[in-house]
Amino acid sequence: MSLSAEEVAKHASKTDCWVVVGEEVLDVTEFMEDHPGGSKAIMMFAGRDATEEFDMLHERKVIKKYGIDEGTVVVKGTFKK
Ligand code: HEM
Repeated sequence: MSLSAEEVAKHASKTDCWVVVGEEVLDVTEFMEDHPGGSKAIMMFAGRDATEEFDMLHERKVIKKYGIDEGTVVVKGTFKK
């Protein structure tokens, strides 16, 4: 599914949190408490495109390894720029 910035912005709370990294819209609600950088770092980008900041701090492959494979990060769709 293709998701707009407007749709992503509706998910900006601790109990319903989506972020954009690259082409993907990610539901990180469950992951937040496991995040090594803390939940606050993620909440600053809740409902927004976090790509630039994400890429300064991580390799993209951590999303699969620590999130998707653990079932705590869920890909919701593709970001419509
Ligand atoms: C989308 C899923 C995410 C995953 C799976 C993830 C994973 C990780 C991991 C594994 C680390 C430890 C450092 C490393 O191994 O690279 C980390 C640190 C960190 N992450 Fe994330 N992260 C995610 C999203 C985000 C977002 C959206 C932000 C906000 C820009 C963020 C900000 C940070 C910060 C500030 C640190 C701490 C860096 C440090 O203290 O050196 N992360 N994250």
